[in-house]
Amino acid sequence: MANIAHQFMRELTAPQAWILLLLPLFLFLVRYSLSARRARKIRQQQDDHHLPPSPPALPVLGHLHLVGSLPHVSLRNLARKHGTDLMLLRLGAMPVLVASSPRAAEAVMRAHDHVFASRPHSLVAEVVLYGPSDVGFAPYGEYWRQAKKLVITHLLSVKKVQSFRHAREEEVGRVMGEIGEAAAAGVAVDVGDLLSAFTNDLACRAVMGESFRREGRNKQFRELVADTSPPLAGFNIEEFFPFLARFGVLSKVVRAKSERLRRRWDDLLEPLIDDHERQYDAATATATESDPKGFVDFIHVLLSVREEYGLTREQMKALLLDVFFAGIETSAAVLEYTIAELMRRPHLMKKLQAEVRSCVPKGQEAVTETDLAGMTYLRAVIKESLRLHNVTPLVAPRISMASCSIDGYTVPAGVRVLINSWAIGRDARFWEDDPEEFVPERFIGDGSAAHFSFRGNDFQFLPFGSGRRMCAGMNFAMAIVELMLANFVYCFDWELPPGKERQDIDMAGVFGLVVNRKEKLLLVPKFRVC
Ligand code: HEM
Repeated sequence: MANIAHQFMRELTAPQAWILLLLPLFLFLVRYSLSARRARKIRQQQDDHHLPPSPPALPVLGHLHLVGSLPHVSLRNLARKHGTDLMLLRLGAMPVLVASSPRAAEAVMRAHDHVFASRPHSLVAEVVLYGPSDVGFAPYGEYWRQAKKLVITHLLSVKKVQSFRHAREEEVGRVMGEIGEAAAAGVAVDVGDLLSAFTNDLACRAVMGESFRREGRNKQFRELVADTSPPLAGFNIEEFFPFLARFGVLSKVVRAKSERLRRRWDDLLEPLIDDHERQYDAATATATESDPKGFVDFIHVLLSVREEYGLTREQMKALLLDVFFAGIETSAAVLEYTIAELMRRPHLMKKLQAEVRSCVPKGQEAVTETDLAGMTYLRAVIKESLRLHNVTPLVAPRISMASCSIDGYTVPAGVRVLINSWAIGRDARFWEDDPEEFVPERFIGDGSAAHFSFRGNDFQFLPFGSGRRMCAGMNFAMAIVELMLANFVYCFDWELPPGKERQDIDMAGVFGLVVNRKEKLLLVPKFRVC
């Protein structure tokens, strides 16, 4: 490569070589002067239109250098430093509004929900999610409205989630069996791995009726989710500098990488849809009024409503992908954070075990969904975990579709909006009793947050977002998390591996579509003494 460059340079005349060497500098200066002009324009607009406050920025980069590897943490620190709950930043060329208080969140997600109900464009989502034609990334409009209605009605409503009870209990039972083998052998289990395999198997069962564990297909799904999530999470260079993407090279690289991912998804999904289509056609040919051949998995459901909703094959695939991206890592990460907190605080683990074990009839091997009804402390533990370790800390980005006014400031159209719900959940102005501590008691009895729900009406507590774009899978997720946590603490007692102390458990996370714990959680299961 170096030789080719050398030869190429030798073949140029001296002035040509100079022009070539100076070209990047020239492009940079042009870009710099345009950015400086834009920065002056923003300052001017700030004076004229009373834009939200903005900390000092660098040329070209704007505030990009202030965003670290954990954006929710750096944005919280920045808001604190400048004493403002509504900040207008410039990340490269992209204007970003950051809301860091319940009041600002309410303005975005309730008062002006209609203005902020769309998602910003992402090249990766455009390619991987066919348009995007899923629910999570689709721009606001009729397609999104119909797609969300379809997904909720046929997969995620309370009734549908209840009908999935048998699969949940069966999969939890299988995981307990696996843990039992480790307990018998006296070895540690990798809790994160176990949980993400479990939520992945459930997603596979919901989507295609089987986990395909034996064929190893569930592993392929997990690997593919793990490879696709980071680029889908945003904070990518082409989003900050759209002019670089327009020059071609960067956009080609991102597009090519995304197309490779989409092809891998196609290879997995296409044969599954084909199989289902064959079964569906055969079954509908023999269906009668008394035996309508009700189908239970999501691919069958999509096949049965494709004409009613006018769905293309690509749109069907995009809707299936939502279950994988939204449903696997989120619930597994919530469970892992919760278990890690309980291991750090043995008195809370004991209190939870006492509740769960007292609610299950004597001699019963596992917790069923019927037993969950009386477990108020279990629900408080999960809520506290969702507050302190919000696994979607910046909710999911929105974009302003028109100009509007918040708290007397003008928010122009086309501004990306981040709600720092992680920061809000840890802010001492809105939470009593040491908000950095894990205290489930705040959510029960006469605790300060006893009346808070996560259904999007309490803007201090937004683990599932709020408003029109609120999470569609909340019921699905909570059913999984509650049943798994209850069984985890019911069936076994847990110890740390030799040499590990509870104060050594590191709660640090890695940012992505979902924030996951960085450190592996290895725990040794012990059969409980009745
Ligand atoms: C504990 C687990 C989960 C958490 C913490 C969570 C959190 C979130 C959050 C914060 C949003 C963005 C909401 C907003 O913009 O206001 C969201 C959107 C969404 N979630 Fe979840 N989620 C979870 C599980 C699930 C599951 C299991 C599914 C489906 C199987 C799901 C499906 C969706 C969909 C489709 C959207 C997009 C909604 C839209 O844009 O209209 N989620 N979720």
